Amino acid sequence: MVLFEDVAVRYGAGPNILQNISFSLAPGSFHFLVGASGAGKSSLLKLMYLAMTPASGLVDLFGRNIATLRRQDLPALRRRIGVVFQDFRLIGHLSALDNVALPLRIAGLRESEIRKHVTELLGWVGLADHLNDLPATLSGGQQQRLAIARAVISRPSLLLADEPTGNVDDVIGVRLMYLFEELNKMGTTVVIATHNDRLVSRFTHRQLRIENNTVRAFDPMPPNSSQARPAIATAGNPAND
Ligand SMILES: Nc1ncnc2c1ncn2[C@@H]1O[C@H](COP(=O)(O)OP(=O)(O)OP(=O)(O)O)[C@@H](O)[C@H]1O
Repeated sequence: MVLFEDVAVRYGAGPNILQNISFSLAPGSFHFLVGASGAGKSSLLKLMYLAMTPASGLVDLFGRNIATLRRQDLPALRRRIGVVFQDFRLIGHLSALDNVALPLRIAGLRESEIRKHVTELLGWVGLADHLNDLPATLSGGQQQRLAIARAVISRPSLLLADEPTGNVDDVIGVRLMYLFEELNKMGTTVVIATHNDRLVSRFTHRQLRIENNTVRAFDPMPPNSSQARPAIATAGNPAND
């Protein structure tokens, strides 16, 4: 599903912000991406949602080397990836319902089906009373939940979320995690970038940790231990999707 081999990342002519990155994410896996502020979590996600190419090394998504993709291949690949951006990127002139409906409209679903799915999901994330509201009239936490609903509505193969619980309290944070887990049970590969150690420690998902400008995969913290165990070899089996 996702394969990194000896990848380095930099912006323009600057130094490498990440290097020697090798890991793979098996289809259907669930990982937290953790690391200090500025460590490179958002940058790593950018490679996975095709907003950046590596300075060197191989990034392979769904069996395709992202450095050699043709422009016309991008839309189809991007449709398989749901992204929750740190700054939400909601469409300001569309209502909550229309923001979430957009991916389904692009996919050509019937309007009655779209309404049913979108209304149900917005109810689930606690926005049932805000279907017709514009994003600017919603609180930060409500906008975040709207961004999550938009990212998951079309059941992407790969869901990438950048600090998706950054603007909500712990109760809603855990509820959103359950939503990601439900999606994961239906087959979506999930990567959640977060600073929230409390949230991470409540779940037993594997971790990709950014430290010293590189990424290592760890198994979840075992009970009765203060240290997570390094994973053996990689973060999953090599991509077969
Ligand atoms: N567009 C850019 N141009 C130049 N440098 C950048 C750019 N975006 C990020 N960086 C640099 O890359 C490094 C990693 O940034 P990144 O946003 O990926 O970290 P992060 O772990 O997601 O941080 P945070 O948790 O604070 O969001 C930082 O040193 C940052 O200054």
